[in-house]
Parts: sequence; C-alpha cells; structure tokens
Amino acid sequence: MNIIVLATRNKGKTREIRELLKSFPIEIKNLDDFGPIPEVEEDGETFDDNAYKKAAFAARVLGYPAMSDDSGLVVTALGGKPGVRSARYAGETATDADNCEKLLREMKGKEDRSAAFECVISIAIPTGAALTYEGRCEGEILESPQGENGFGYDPLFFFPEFGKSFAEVSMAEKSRVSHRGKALQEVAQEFDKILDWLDINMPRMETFTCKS
Ligand SMILES: O=c1nc[nH]c2c1ncn2[C@H]1C[C@H](O)[C@@H](COP(=O)(O)OP(=O)(O)OP(=O)(O)O)O1
Ligand SMILES: [Mg+2]
Repeated sequence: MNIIVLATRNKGKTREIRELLKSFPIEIKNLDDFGPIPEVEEDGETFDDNAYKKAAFAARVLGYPAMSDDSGLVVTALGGKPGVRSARYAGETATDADNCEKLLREMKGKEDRSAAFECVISIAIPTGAALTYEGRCEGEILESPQGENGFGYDPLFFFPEFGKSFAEVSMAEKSRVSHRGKALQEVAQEFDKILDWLDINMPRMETFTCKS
C-alpha cells in the first residue's frame, strides 16, 4: 500500500485530513511516526510557498511522499492579515487562544468583518516534484468566541450559510464547506491520478546485478 506522510504537527488539521482521506488505499503516517526531524522555517510569502516547503522537506528527509497543508485567515479590514502568519500572529510561541485574543483586539470597532480561510495542500516526493490543491471559504469575524469544536480561529469564524461559527458545527459539516475541505475534495476527486503520478515519479531503490 502507498504510504503518505502528513507533514504537519497540527492535531486539528490532522484529524480533518485523515477523516476526509479515510476511504482511500493509502497508509497515512505522521511526523511523530519518525522520531525527531528538524523544523522547517515557514518563511514563505504565500500559502503556496510554505505548503511546498513543508511537503518537499518532509519527503526529502523521510524518503516517502508527503502531504502538507498551509492555511490561514485573511481578514479584509486588516489588509489580509494574519494571512501566512496566522499561526504566529501573537508571537512565535502563540497558542490558538493568544491568536484569537489578538484578532479580537485588532478587530475592535472595525465595521467590515469579512474574512476568508485559505488552504494550500501540497503533495511532494523526494525529488522535489509536487502537486498543489487549493481551497477558500468566506465568512465573518465574530465580536466574541462562539463554540467549542474545531481549532485555531474556528470560534471567531462565522459562516453565514450555517448561521453559526465553525466551532459550533461538527467536523463533517465544517469539512463540507471549509477551505481545507474544498482542497481535499479536489484531492479525493483526483486520487487515482495522484496514485499513478506517485507510481511513475517516486524514485525507486532498485538493486541491479552486474554481469561481467
Ligand atoms: O480550519 C481552520 N480553522 C481554524 N483555524 C485555522 C484553520 N485552518 C488554519 N487555521 C489557522 C490555525 C493556524 O493559526 C494557522 C495555520 O498555520 P499553519 O502554519 O498552516 O499550521 P500550523 O503551524 O498550525 O501546523 P503545520 O505548519 O505544522 O501544518 O491558521
Ligand atoms: Mg505552521
């Protein structure tokens, strides 16, 4: 069976990705299955850059195909912030709660509450070749947190079609419409092609017998 390594340490993402890919004939490992590996610096200017960096690095270091997710919240009234810096919005060691608090502070008194979650999924192999999938979903930033489910900025992200925040719905409901859900729905649709691509492009360790 094909092995794919999920190149993330985020438990919320991992749960959502595993659930959406559970019916496919792949074994999904994660970084913890391999012991300590160096951290990648997420210093790209776009979700795309960072997603590629994380997937290509894991593939190269571990020798398996790797799938990464780089995602974040893009807020209109903040000129697109926190964007690619969503995970470190309130500082390098910020927790989800710290980031949500900072977002509420920055959004105080702002009339335009529109925002979008964006996600780029990269699937890379040790040679550096990669496939990319994207998803986006639009909503509004609440004035105070609502709900206990999900992770990250979910309690502050109001999704108009639900009339609820992402933290007030189930993982399945969120994934139907979310940025990550949409990117992974595309992955799912193309899964046969992705497996063929891996089959053709993954470098092989072969042994040859030299006859003289
Ligand atoms: O569905 C979501 N619901 C709520 N918040 C979300 C979501 N999707 C991304 N986010 C936030 C969390 C984090 O603040 C940032 C992702 O940052 P990002 O660098 O991609 O992930 P991370 O550092 O947590 O894990 P890793 O890089 O190991 O995959 O955007
Ligand atoms: Mg990160």
